[in-house]
Amino acid sequence: MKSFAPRAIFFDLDGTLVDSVPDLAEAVRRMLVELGEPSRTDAEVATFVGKGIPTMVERALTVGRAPISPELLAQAITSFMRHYEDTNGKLTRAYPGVVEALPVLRARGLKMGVVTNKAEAFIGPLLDELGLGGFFDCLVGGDSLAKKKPDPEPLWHACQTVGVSREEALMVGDSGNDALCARRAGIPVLLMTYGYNEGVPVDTEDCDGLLSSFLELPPLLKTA
Ligand SMILES: O=C(O)COP(=O)(O)O
Ligand SMILES: [Mg+2]
Repeated sequence: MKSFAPRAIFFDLDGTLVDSVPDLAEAVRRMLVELGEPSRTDAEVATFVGKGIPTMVERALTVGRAPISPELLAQAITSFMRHYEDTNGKLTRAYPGVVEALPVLRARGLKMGVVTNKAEAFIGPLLDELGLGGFFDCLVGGDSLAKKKPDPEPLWHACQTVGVSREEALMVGDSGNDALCARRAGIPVLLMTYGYNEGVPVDTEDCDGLLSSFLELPPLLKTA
């Protein structure tokens, strides 16, 4: 695989840094109970993650089921947000190698940021809960800007925030959504193979490399 010489690395959150489906799925199930709708498994919810919370909630209600009204969807999103505030961080864990690799990258002087489609309010508390809060120079959520991934805007915003050009950045994600965002932004992108990709095999995505562990990342980087 080719090597990279970034000054900043931007990480996707769900499916890349953390395995968050258990908490997302529990909040989805509590929302479904509240609305009197049939339940969903963790495996189903894993395929609904990636395009942000409103899309995940809509998929939980409608995939393989009848369409719903905009009013019911709005009610469901509000309900999910309330329940996720409670479940966020309870069962979510950093993937193997993340806790070890982040200090190594930090020690090399790299700027680091999180660019996720998760709503901004949930990012800081989750990272703090897992002891990862101190590593990041910027956090961009799915509702932080007018547009979310796969629009390039969140990555450009992150570059601006940490003071690097797009040529000096690298994206690390787990999905075609991340890859497309990075391609549109003009930023190279590596994808982790263990994450969530809306039910699509990740090795079919257009990216600059696939990694099966976070520990594979530091050796790929040429830094001063
Ligand atoms: O869809 C979401 O809410 C989260 O997605 P991401 O962290 O993988 O961008
Ligand atoms: Mg992801």
